[in-house]
Amino acid sequence: MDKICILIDSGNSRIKARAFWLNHPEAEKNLDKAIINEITIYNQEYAKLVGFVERITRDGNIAKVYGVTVATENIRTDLENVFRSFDLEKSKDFNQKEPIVWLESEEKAFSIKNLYENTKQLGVDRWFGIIGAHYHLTHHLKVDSNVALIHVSFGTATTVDCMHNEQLIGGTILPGLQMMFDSLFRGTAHLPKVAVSASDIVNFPLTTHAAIQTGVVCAQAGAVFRQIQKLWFLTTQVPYVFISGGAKETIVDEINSICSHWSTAAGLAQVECIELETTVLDGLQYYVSNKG
Ligand SMILES: Nc1ncnc2c1ncn2[C@@H]1O[C@H](COP(=O)(O)OP(=O)(O)OP(=O)(O)O)[C@@H](O)[C@H]1O
Ligand SMILES: CC(C)(CO)[C@@H](O)C(=O)NCCC(=O)O
Repeated sequence: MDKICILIDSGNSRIKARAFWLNHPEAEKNLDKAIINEITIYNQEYAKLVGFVERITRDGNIAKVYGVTVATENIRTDLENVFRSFDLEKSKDFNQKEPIVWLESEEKAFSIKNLYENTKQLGVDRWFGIIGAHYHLTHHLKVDSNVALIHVSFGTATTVDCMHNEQLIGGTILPGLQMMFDSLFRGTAHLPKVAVSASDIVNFPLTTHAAIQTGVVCAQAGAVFRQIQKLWFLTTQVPYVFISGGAKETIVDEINSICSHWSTAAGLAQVECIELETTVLDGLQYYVSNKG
């Protein structure tokens, strides 16, 4: 039976899992071709993960389970228990001692270097996110691997990570979209609780709802634009911008709008913003497929 690898990306709000064929002939270069299935669940929806793994075991034998987590120790243990319940170690194909091999940020993966002062302090989702974005740059866009790129994740927190010459040169962390809305509601007497609504994003807001929606979206987009500008000043290249995370839909238009105003005013090439669904899983799959 063919061998399967399961990948886990455990974030602060959600868990994403993917199964792929380990020995697919094109597994190293074209990740999509080897993917069997994937699932996104909220933390604690473990029954759905159990169902996903059960369905996968009908297709082949699970040989590896790799994961990254930035969530709590409890969630990490719960996830390990989910995989322990399948008795995977009884199969001769399963060649790891732990139910999940948790990966960490490293100083180097392939030709990509991590310049964070303390390597392991860099969120492991950010590390595999940048590896995933670099995979898309070189394998899908087929662009020179040294060009400037940014990976943005609009998750529970927002992160904006910059890369040049295959080096992760640094990045920023800010509260995510929902966290910004929640903090305004919690920290003031008169501001309402708002839910995301794209139609409230206008140039000059004249209602409280629109003022909050627009303010928060501009803060998110502005944080991304500032890193685009800085990377351009450093490298004189207009960077490729890869955007992922649950809140991206709401913010991407504002980023495109700022970038287009800037490119036109400064006479620069347009910034290319590329939306990706599961950059961390892509980075993980590329890593596992190519590192063996
Ligand atoms: N359909 C949606 N429309 C708008 N915003 C959304 C949507 N779904 C999720 N979000 C927002 O996306 C953010 C969470 O994104 P996501 O679910 O990708 O988080 P996560 O992957 O668990 O994050 P992290 O990896 O940072 O822990 C929150 O701000 C949430 O409000
Ligand atoms: C910033 C988050 C929360 C984004 O998911 C995560 O990557 C994390 O917990 N990072 C650790 C701190 C750091 O990356 O410097």
